[in-house]
Amino acid sequence: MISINHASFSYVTFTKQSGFSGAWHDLFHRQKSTVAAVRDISLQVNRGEVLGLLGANGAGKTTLIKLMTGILPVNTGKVRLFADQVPFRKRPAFLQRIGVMLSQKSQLAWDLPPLDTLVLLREIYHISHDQFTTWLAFLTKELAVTPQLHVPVRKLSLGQRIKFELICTLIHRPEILFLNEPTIDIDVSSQANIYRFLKQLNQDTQMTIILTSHNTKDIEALAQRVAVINHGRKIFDGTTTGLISHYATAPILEIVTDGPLTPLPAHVRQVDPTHYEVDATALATLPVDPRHILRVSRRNGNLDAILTQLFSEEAPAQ
Ligand SMILES: Nc1ncnc2c1ncn2[C@@H]1O[C@H](COP(=O)(O)OP(=O)(O)OP(=O)(O)O)[C@@H](O)[C@H]1O
Repeated sequence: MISINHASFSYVTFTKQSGFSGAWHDLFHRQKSTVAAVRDISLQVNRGEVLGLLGANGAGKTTLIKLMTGILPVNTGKVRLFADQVPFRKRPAFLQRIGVMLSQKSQLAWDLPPLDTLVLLREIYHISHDQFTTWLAFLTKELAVTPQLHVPVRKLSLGQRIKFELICTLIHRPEILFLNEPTIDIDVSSQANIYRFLKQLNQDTQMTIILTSHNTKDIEALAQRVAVINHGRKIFDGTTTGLISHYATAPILEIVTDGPLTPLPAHVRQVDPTHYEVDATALATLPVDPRHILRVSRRNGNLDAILTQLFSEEAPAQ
């Protein structure tokens, strides 16, 4: 369904200096900088898969989605959808088969009710009246926003707006759905509603879903597979449980002491002056007088802890 082979993309930007003299200087000496946002990524996604893209801010997730949806062209490598379609050519038949929801972009007209935008989309995608009415009734019912169809967008809550953005993205029944941070800033019950709905949709229609989120709970709830992107590179591709077992070596012991440990023993991480962490397997070799230990508790390495560790690694040279 999606085939990415050694794709790379860099943004080229020119710095702008302030003031008239800066603008004059820029006319003759523009400073160019290059950001390698996606570096040599290969990824294959099959029909009906739900893939979560995980990565810190600026890791390259949105850029990767833009390459897959044809918003940006690759610099090198290949991206193909539906066997042979080149996204950047943006053929109408290709656009009809994908749905894209980017958190920063809105399809809804601010002063009009969502229904007006949806009717416009019905015309753009050549959807029959009957199909449109039945599908829209289903979507609004499932996402609990039927009463808001006729309310101007500016009067809707953020959660209701996001649900209508999702409906706009789904109105033409795409085969692949791309969602960039779909539940950012919305309350937990609306998040749960959206993820329950997406899971059901994936099961009923075999719709392929690619989503990014910083909320690992959402990814764990919805995605069978995760790809972790770090500084533009794919560093993991597999199941969430696989990710945990791949990186988590042992449970972590949290130790609270009655004073600072000096010198800091090897393998021990200091959280604050009296709070330390150590891998459970290293406990036997811990050179700490037990009389100074006030409390020991154990926690399993979880996805958030693993990702925090992975994302703190240094960026490679450009
Ligand atoms: N239009 C642009 N011009 C120049 N650089 C850009 C542009 N868009 C993104 N970048 C840079 O490319 C890199 C990857 O950005 P991208 O938006 O793909 O990351 P992301 O993983 O989606 O981050 P976030 O989770 O914050 O949305 C970052 O270093 C970012 O600063």
